[in-house]
Amino acid sequence: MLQKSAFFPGIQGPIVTIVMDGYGIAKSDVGSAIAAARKPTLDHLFANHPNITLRAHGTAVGMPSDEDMGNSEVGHNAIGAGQVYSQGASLVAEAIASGSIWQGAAWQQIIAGAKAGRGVIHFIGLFSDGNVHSHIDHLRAMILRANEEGVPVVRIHILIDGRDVPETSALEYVLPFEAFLAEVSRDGFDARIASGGGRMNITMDRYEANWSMVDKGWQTHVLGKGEQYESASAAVQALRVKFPGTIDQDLPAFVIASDGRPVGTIEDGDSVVFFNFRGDRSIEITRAFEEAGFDKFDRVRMPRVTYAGMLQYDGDLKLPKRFLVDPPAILDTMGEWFAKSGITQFACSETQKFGHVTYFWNGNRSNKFDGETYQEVSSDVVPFEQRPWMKAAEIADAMIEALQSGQYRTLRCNFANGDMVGHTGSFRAATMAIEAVDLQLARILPVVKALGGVALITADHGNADEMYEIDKKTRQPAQNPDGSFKAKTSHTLNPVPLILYDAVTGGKLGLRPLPGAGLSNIAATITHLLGFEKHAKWDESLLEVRQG
Ligand SMILES: O=C(O)[C@@H](CO)OP(=O)(O)O
Ligand SMILES: [Mn+2]
Ligand SMILES: [Mn+2]
Repeated sequence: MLQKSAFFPGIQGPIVTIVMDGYGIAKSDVGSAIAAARKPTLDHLFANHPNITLRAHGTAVGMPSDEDMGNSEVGHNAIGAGQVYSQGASLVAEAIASGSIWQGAAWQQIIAGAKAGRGVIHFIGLFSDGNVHSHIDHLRAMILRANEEGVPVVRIHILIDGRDVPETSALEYVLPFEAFLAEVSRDGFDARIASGGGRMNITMDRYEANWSMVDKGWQTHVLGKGEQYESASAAVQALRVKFPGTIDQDLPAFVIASDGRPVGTIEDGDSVVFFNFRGDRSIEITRAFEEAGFDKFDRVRMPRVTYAGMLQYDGDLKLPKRFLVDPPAILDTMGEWFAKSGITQFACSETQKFGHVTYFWNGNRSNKFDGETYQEVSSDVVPFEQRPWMKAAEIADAMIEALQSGQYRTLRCNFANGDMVGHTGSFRAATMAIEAVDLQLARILPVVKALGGVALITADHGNADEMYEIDKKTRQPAQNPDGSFKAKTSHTLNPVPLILYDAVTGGKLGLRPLPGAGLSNIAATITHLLGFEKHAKWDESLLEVRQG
């Protein structure tokens, strides 16, 4: 049990946490869809309620360096755990630097499995240096090591990014990598890219939003079915011409073939490494490789392979069984300790972010704690720039109903809009995304007030706050040769807001701007509002209570 707070008796009504995914505080209004949006509710909150900024990127959320932007996994982990753990990106880089990854049983089984079979290791994963789901340097290190350990054939299946890196940067990764593979492919070693496609088109679905993406990925990587090209760079170039305006993340699937035969189908006896360290978008393809009674699509054939993930992606489901690096052991989360203290919890989002407020929030665990209720609103499967409002209204409906039920002491939700629409690179749609969230805040907050509760409004990282690539020299939006602005589809390095919506104490509550405060300070702040002391391991509360 958490101890009752001697410092503050707690708010009588519900304590609500609202995460506006992808809402950062930009240094300048140039290129900010947030600055351009009409958002009277948020403007009023910033002007009239206590608010501070929180760090949401780099080491403040367990990334290797402060050059690393934040993301949903590390952001929600930090919020939910109240502590900062070294995250997958850091843990894998360290395991490679120290060589401990090669000593692990999983890597040795990958090598031994391949050698006992046809001598082939396949690497599948997100092909960039975005460091959100993966890093190309990790892939490079594994290929070199496989060669050193005498595995003769390596095949790489690339998921083209353009979402954590510039939107049409694929060739900046593919061309040097093809040169690298050509250079190492000698003395009987043969390493080639075998298939690929845009990450939002194949393989990397999440939260079961659209299994057909994984089906397409399976056909491409495993069965070698699809449009054939002679190399990945040829494929990207041809697809750019064939589908003008299509950004990298949406590129169609392609198969690399020689004399009409795919160069790297996945067969019995091969080893397969899924080299993403982040879990949400790795779970479905992992299930397709590991699950005996799998029924989400017709696999046609299921090769008997030695399969490993870069990390374990789900600690409750033990997915995958074999993994190269231990994931962060995220313990003593807010969800767990609230459950132990009899505090009822409600969590809601739409499919695209549902796992963010449940699985990531609870330290990458998919099982509920006692007293938790989850509600998922089904996301549409559409390009989100066409529907920037997404399911914000339905999430607000669910939150209002849950609030009015009186069953929950604390509630949380995530609005996907700023992030999912921000990732499309459409400035106009992103302003509407922010406006949609603003409109729903205007519905939820009066209900919180009427019930005598308070709300914390925050975000997990930036995105819609910078919709154009900024030219480093001029500090103005960078332009394409045709004069249009270069869209920026990735997250940002900006801090995020923490607003305390308190319309019930007559202004007694404030937020203290603790130097270096970040997302991991939110858990203790919520706990204080509930009238409890934080867990000893959690970072400090930011709540200020004025006496009198
Ligand atoms: O879409 C995703 O997978 C990431 C970006 O790679 O975004 P977020 O961290 O906000 O989920
Ligand atoms: Mn996010
Ligand atoms: Mn995102």
